[in-house]
Amino acid sequence: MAIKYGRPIELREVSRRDSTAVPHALDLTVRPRRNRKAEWARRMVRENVLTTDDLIWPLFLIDGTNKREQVASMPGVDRLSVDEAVREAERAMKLTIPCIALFPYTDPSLRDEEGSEATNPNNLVCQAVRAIKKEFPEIGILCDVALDPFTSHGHDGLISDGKILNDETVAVLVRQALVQAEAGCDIIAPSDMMDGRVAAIREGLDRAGLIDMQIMSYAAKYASAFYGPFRDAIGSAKTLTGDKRTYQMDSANTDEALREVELDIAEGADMVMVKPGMPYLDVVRRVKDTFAMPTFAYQVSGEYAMIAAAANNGWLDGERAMMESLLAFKRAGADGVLSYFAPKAAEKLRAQG
Ligand SMILES: NCC(=O)CCC(=O)O
Ligand SMILES: [Mg+2]
Repeated sequence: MAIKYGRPIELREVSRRDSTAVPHALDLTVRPRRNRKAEWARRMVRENVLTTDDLIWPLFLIDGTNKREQVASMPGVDRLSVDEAVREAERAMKLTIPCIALFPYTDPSLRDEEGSEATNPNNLVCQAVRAIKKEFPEIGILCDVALDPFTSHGHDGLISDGKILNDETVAVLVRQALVQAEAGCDIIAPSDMMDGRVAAIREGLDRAGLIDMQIMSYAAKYASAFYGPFRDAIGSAKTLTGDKRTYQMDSANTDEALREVELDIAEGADMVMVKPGMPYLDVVRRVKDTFAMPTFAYQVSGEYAMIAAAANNGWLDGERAMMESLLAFKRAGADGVLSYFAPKAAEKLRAQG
């Protein structure tokens, strides 16, 4: 065969009807454009679809009541007081978004070197989980496990002599996961990239009798410039010292992503994640093809900001770019996407029927 996909080139040799009826007509047997000639035809051959079931909506929390505060670098995204987060959870439910994710802006006065607020059973995240579950028990809630929203230095772990301590950090992460699980969240999502944390958290949950708690591990999380606006949203942008390259992955690597994912699955992860999203679609595809696990991608704050900013400048059709970017994750093999576009995309999907 001369070509791998489609009709073999040899078929060109079969006798063709006289095409002189149309001046300048090419002698083509195969015309891929036929399948694109109308919307109904395109729908018929469409290989991937995005639905509201594919969306996880990350929300930012802030102390107070009746409060919404714009995140400057993420147009259209607000930090929400707990009561406002409950309203948004209701909105998510009405939009049939299956799951929300919660991230706190921690007041600087509550941040310390050890990130101790992370293990406070009454911290902002735990308060929000309880309030949302009380009113809407049927929506899924994912809680991130990492210390960066709580540490004065903005790192995901404990530091000694400028080094991020792995095993000591894992012990704290287990306690953080437990307070969140006990508050009533459904999915624990370790995003810290410490080695061995999934096994330790799984063991901690099992010991506490929380055997049904799902773990979605940020298994392949890269040290990325695209997290900038998120750090602004949770208030760690100004305080972060140095970078996270001793624990988050080098963006040059993909084999390493497979090794990370394999470990997390062996340690008890139910679902795995690749992060960021769009610049790492090749990794999503490799992970899905290799492990056939529920695989998620995080379309991170910088990806959101790029599209939102270009749209606000009139440089892009924002809605089309949003939908195209989300569909790309499905095409790459993702089972779902964490995206700040989730409510907007869900509204559009529901309007389309
Ligand atoms: N652990 C969650 C994140 O780091 C989110 C990053 C982003 O949205 O940029
Ligand atoms: Mg790992």
